[in-house]
Amino acid sequence: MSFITLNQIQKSFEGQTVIQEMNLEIKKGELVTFLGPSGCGKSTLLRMIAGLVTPEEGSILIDGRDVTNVSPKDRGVGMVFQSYALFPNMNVYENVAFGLKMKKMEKGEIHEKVMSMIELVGLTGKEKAYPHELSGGQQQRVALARSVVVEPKVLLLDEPLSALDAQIRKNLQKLLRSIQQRLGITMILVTHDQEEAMVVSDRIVLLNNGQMVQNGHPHDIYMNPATEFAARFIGHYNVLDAHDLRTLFGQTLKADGMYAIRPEAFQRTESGPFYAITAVVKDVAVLGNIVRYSMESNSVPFSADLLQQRESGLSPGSEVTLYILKEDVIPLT
Ligand SMILES: Nc1ncnc2c1ncn2[C@@H]1O[C@H](COP(=O)(O)OP(=O)(O)OP(=O)(O)O)[C@@H](O)[C@H]1O
Repeated sequence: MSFITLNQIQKSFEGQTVIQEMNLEIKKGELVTFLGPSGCGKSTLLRMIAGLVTPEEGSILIDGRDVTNVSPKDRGVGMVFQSYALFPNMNVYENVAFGLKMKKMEKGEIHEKVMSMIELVGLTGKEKAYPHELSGGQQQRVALARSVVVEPKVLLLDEPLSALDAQIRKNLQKLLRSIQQRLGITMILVTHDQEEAMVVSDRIVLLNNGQMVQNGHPHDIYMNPATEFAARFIGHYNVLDAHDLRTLFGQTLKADGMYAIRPEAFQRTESGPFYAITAVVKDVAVLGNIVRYSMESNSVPFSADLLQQRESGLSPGSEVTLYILKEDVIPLT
């Protein structure tokens, strides 16, 4: 059953449509990510669910109640932003306790909840520290604890990790996901980082130009991008037209149109029903255990990811035969 429902939501700013006839259902306990390039409308969509922006058309339901005209504070929704927005004159304990005090909860109960929340975000021992004494990652842990401790029906997170260094971001992605799963909180996360979306989400809603391009499990979207935009945005696909493929494979494909091929779908050994390609290596980029080769075959450029091998024998100028399973050539709509 749907916990959050968006019904034909429409929004424009200064005559420009920013969100177009959006329909979406989110289940209780799901972590859904709004993913898309800058300006695609993901923050606006999130802010409409929070009640900070009013849609011109359509309705929003949370837990069976129409909240379209309900003020933000009465929606039972929590929010975490990119900037930590902690109270600078309160220490960690007081920041986390703030929402519970406002609810007039009994002191002993507040203490228990705050201490266990501080432990959950890994800040035990820092209760008395003030925000300016904490790193960016630690401050965002406090912001997360402060939003989660009041047990919102839904927690909305707008690029909460974007300001942090890569390694700290990865740690906080894991923390966010584990808190969400442990407490069963319904969360919606806005990000423009496809790797982040792949790692944390139950479901990705891919947006472009105010419209939903694709909606599905990260793995399904990755393996079966619906459109050229999805293929390019998720996972560095090669997007090629039927003419390019005829040139690459020396064979005619059934239908015209655009096709997507994952860089890691190329293999150096044959297996199953395959196409063979003879290509020349143009450039080599070592990405870690994977090496991304820029290749060209009869003037058609493409990239192929192969596992790092001690003796691959491949360098710029090398000629190589690659194989690709027929099922890995994905037609796009
Ligand atoms: N209050 C506003 N007034 C006028 N235009 C706005 C307002 N809020 C957003 N917009 C415009 O709406 C479009 C979508 O903005 P939005 O912030 O939702 O995009 P986004 O996908 O979250 O992008 P980003 O990742 O850059 O924040 C943009 O073109 C933006 O300039």
